[in-house]
Order: sequence, then C-alpha cells, then structure tokens
Amino acid sequence: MVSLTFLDFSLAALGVFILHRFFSSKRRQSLPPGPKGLPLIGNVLDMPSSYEWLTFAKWGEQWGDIISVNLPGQHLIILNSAHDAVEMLEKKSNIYSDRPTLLMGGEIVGWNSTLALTRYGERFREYRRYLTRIMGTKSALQSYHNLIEEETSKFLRRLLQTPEHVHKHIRKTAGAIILMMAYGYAVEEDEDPYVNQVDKAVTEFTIVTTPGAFLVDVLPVLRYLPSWFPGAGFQRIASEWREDLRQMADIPYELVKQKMREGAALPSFTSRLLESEKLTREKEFNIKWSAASMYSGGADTTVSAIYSFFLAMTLNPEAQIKAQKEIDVVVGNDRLPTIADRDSLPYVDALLKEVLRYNPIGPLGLPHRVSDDDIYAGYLIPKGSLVFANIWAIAHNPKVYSNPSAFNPDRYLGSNPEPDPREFVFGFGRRICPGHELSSDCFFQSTHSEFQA
Ligand code: HEM
Repeated sequence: MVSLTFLDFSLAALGVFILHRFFSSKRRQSLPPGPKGLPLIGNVLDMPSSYEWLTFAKWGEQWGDIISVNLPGQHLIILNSAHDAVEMLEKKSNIYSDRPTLLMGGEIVGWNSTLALTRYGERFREYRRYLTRIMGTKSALQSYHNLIEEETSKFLRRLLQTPEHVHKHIRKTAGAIILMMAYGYAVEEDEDPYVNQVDKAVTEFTIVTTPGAFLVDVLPVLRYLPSWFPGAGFQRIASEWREDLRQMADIPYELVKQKMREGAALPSFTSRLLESEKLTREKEFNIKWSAASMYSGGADTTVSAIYSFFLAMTLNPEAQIKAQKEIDVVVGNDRLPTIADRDSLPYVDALLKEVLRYNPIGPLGLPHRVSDDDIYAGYLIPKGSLVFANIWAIAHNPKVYSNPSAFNPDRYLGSNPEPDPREFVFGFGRRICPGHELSSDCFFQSTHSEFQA
C-alpha cells in the first residue's frame, strides 16, 4: 500500500488551490468594460490631462455606467450613476472605504495625517467620531448659527467696501468660521498670519497630490536619494512643505493649550476634546490632526461653492431677480435673513441646490480604495482598485435632470421635484464629507444674505 507523506498532502493542497484560483467564480468574472488600452501601459495614452470627469462621462455613453481604466499597476473604476455609487460605496462600505497611499503628498510631505488621506482603520474612526460630535448633525451645528451669521455680516460689509476683492473676502469668511469652530481662534481683520499659513499649506497640498507632478510617485525608489543628488530637488521641496504642514497643525493646537492653561480659551472643537478625552500621545495626535483636517478639507471647498454662486448669479440674472423678490416678501428690507428663515425661502433653497449641481466643486470626489475583491453587477472589482464616483456625470444625467446644462432652480420645486444634489455632491458611504451639514448652513447664509447687501 502506498503511504501518503506530508509532501503528498502539501502538493495535493497546492494543486487544489491553483485550480480553485484558476476556475473560481471570482477569477472568471471580468473587469467592467472600458477603453481597450495597449499591452503593458494599459490606458495611459487614453487618460485625459484635464476635465477627466467629462471624458469619463463620454466613455460612460459608450461603455455603460461602470467603467474600468487600467494603468500600470492600478485599476481605476469609474461610477457614472448614483445608483451604483450607493450600492457599492454605501451599501458595501466595509470594503469600499479605504484611501490610496500617495507617496510624495501623503507619506513624504505628511498629508496622510489628515482625515482625507488617512487609511481606513481605527485612527480614521476616531477622527470621524470627533468630527461628528461637533458638526455631524443639525442640532450640533445650531450653536454655531450665531457665528455663521456674524461672520456673514462682516463679509457683506467688506464686500460693499471693496467688491473687487470678492474672492479674498469669501476666503476670509470661510477661514474665520472654521478657525473659530476648530480652535476658538478669531482672525485679524486685515492680513491674518495664520490664515496665510494655512492657505500656503493647502495650495501646496493641491500641487503635491496632482497625479504625475512628482516622479517619485512613479519611481518610489527615488525617495532614498539624498537632497543634494542631481534630480532630487523634490527632497528640498518636501522638507519645506513638510515644515509648512507641521506649522499648520501645530501652531493653533499649541495656542489652544496655552490659552487653556491661562483659563482664556474660547470653547472650540480642540478645547472640548482636550477637556473630555483621557489624553495619550495617540489621542493628542488624533485631536490635533482632526482639527487640522477641518480647515484643510473645508476652506477651499466652501470658497469654491460660494464663488460659484456669484458666477451663477452673474450669468443667470432672471434667477437672481426671483430669489431677490422672495427675500423681499418673506424677510423685508429692515433686517438680514437668518438661517432660521431657510424653510420660508424655498426658491433660495432651490437656487442653492442648483449651484451645487450645476458646477459640482468636487466633480470626481476623492478615490475610495477597495480593500477586498468584490463582484458587483457581474463584474470583478479587484482588491486595491481605486473607485471614483463621477459626481459631475451624476449631476448632469439627462435621465434624472431635464436639460441638465440649464441653470434652473425651479427643477426642485412643484409636485414632481428632481433629486436633491446634496444627496451626492458630498460623496458617499463612510467617507462622505464630514462638513456637509456645516457647508449647507454656511453656504445658505452667505448666499441669501448677499441679496440683501
Ligand atoms: C460645499 C462644500 C463642500 C463640498 C461640496 C465637499 C465635498 C466633499 C467630497 C465630495 C468629499 C469626498 C467624499 C468621498 O470620499 O466620498 C469630501 C471629503 C471631505 N470633506 Fe468636504 N466638502 C465641502 C465642505 C467641507 C467642509 C466645510 C469641511 C470641514 C469643515 C469638509 C471636510 C472634509 C473632509 C475632512 C473630507 C475627507 C473625509 C474622509 O476622507 O473621511 N468639507 N468633501
């Protein structure tokens, strides 16, 4: 009789494993369709260098709502419909909530300490818990309504004095609200050194996370070159920008601690957490960086949304006149509107929705990295793929929004309103924008008050 050895068992098991991998249902599934690409380099030559969301929407007309794009070592999955984004990013959020690792921006400069680039895990959950406590619900935000209304009045005064500096005034207002909430920090009326510091770091973030901006992202081994080595100029940029980022997070955080010691701290996100949490090094890190995530995530986005409003009003005077009339009737001329007036101003509210839909300010959101193989709609979504919800395509889907390229607030009114874009412009699932309720309040206040100025 033949005796079976451990080696025989091992070889048999290996054979079964290989056959299983080869024939398993997952491996037989194919990736979602998409442009064909070339051997080795995949779709590198098909990739647009700007306005990617428009190209992805066009590809959607040819290939369907779920597209795959293959780059060397990286699958991209593009979702052109809200239905698929909800089914995958929300309903299967346990495997669709990670973020990619960015070498230059994330690891070398250090932006992976902020929430937007934090990998899915315990630290992510703690940041989100902290942020939900301060701005995750309408009732939590109620205590900030006075702050938002006061800063809006200051904004209108600045705008009346120097309307040509509208962009600067919007920046200052968004910064003032977020810095007061995060640190109890009151910005200076003229140039504020801290606002300038954060703006500098956030601009550097935009550059450092632009795909293809730094060769080290493509050839990771370059990170070990010393800064004096020819071609290693990125190392000098990295150390300067790392310092800017460190100051952005450290300076206001240390200021709050100093004011707390003096008994002079205004209540803020940071001071409340420092008081209520049992502090360890890890907790302090998480408090400091979740506070820094508020400004770095909220400043540019809110500014773009309010700036878009001004553009929309310039291009669509008929909508502006209608909104003005509604405010004149409901609020009158002797006071500014407040957030409490919102429910009585349906046309203004619809106008706000239309600004967010017409020009979504994050047209591709942020990438969700898949942490396990998945089968969706019969397609294989391999572990490690980056999934992008094409928010622009969702907002301009002609099956959902009639004549989507027209600016038309009336589409949200009447007996058969079209869907509220706030359901998708803030992203999806566990990664949904933690500032969505806050931005809705800030945006509403600064835009409807503008009609009174
Ligand atoms: C109109 C204003 C805003 C829009 C349209 C917007 C949109 C978005 C979108 C699309 C995402 C990606 C979500 C995803 O991955 O699915 C995001 C993430 C984020 N937003 Fe916003 N946002 C706005 C304002 C704000 C504000 C005011 C704050 C903070 C005070 C903020 C903080 C963040 C942070 C920290 C993240 C990363 C979340 C994570 O990775 O878990 N945003 N936002």
